[in-house]
Order: sequence, then C-alpha cells, then structure tokens
Amino acid sequence: MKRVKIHDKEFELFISHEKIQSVVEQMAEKMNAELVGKNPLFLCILNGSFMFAAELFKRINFVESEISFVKLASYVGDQTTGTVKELIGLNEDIEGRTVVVLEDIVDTGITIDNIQQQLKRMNPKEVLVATMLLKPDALKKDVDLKYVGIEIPNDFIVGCGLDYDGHGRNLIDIYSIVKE
Ligand SMILES: O=P(O)(O)OC[C@H]1O[C@H](OP(=O)(O)OP(=O)(O)O)[C@H](O)[C@@H]1O
Ligand code: HPA
Repeated sequence: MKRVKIHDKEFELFISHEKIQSVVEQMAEKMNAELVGKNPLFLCILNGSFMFAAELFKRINFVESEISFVKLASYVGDQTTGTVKELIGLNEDIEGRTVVVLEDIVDTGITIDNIQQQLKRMNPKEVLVATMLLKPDALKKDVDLKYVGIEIPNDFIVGCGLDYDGHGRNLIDIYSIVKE
C-alpha cells in the first residue's frame, strides 16, 4: 500500500485520483441538469477546496455560471480549534442568486454551518452546498448538504487540497492517517 510521511505522521492511500474524478463527474452531471438557467455563483472555500473546485467547475457545461473564491479557516494541525472566522473575499452581490458553496470536506460541520448562516444573511435565493467528502460520524451540526461526493470514516485525511499542517495538499490521491 502506497504511503507518505508528512511531518510526524504516516498516511496510506485511501481514495484514488480516478475515483475522485468519477465522483466529481457524476456530481457535475447532476448540477448540469439541476442548475442550468439559474446562473449559479459557485463559491470555493479556500484553501482546501481549490482542487475540487477546479475539477468540478471545468465540468459545468453551461456558460451562465460564475465562480468566486472566499476564505474562512478554523483548523490548525489535525484538530478543530473551535474558532470559526468571518467569511472574507466575497465581492459579489448575492441577493436573489443561487449560491453553490464548494467544500473539500464536511467534518464536524461547524465551518459549513457558519458559512451558510453568513451567506443567508445576504438574502440569496438559495444556498446549496456541494462537498467532495463527508464524515457522517463526525458531524456536530445538522447541516443541509445538496451534493455529497464520498462518505468517509472519521479518520484524518490528506491530499486533493486537504493538508496536515500545510503539507499534502498537492497529492492527487487521498491518504488516510495510519493509526499506530
Ligand atoms: O466540518 P469542519 O469540522 O468545520 O471541517 C471542514 C473544514 O476544515 C477544512 O478547512 P480548514 O479550516 O482546515 O482550512 P483550509 O481549507 O485552509 O485547510 C475544510 O476545508 C473545511 O472548510
Ligand atoms: O480530515 C481532515 N484532513 C484535513 N483537513 C481537515 N479539515 C477537516 N477535516 C480534515
């Protein structure tokens, strides 16, 4: 089994790049059918979602769609700090619009819950959440997720945009922590 070491921790191959691509492909097909004509604004939550957003957005097959990049980080190392910050970098007026939030992962759900609350105060028509990965057993919030790629166990992962203390985002596959 392919392994990588990042800082002090070992990770082993968990989800292949091919699998991720096929899941993103299916999600894009659904969006192409459901969001055409709505001029959706895709909102990529930096940093982690940049790879997922790129894979997904290039598969959206209608031109009346936009993408923007915002930031809100709450993690340090491999556990939540519990601190959730303000959403920054949103320059578009989202009033009356369909907003599709793009997340790499919904873990405890605290981040996406906070983002949804902040966005809803700006009077959009609807806020739809698309996440590449979901840890159902880690959820601490009752979140409404419209598009979910892959459900995974409650283990720390890296790759495809996800990091461990800044490293590992560039791995094209997803790796799961090796428990000693
Ligand atoms: O469901 P939660 O437990 O809130 O975790 C999910 C959030 O954690 C990660 O972001 P992070 O805060 O690590 O920032 P990053 O994307 O810059 O790595 C990820 O990109 C999500 O936004
Ligand atoms: O499992 C994870 N890995 C990296 N970043 C994360 N942010 C939330 N959960 C994770």
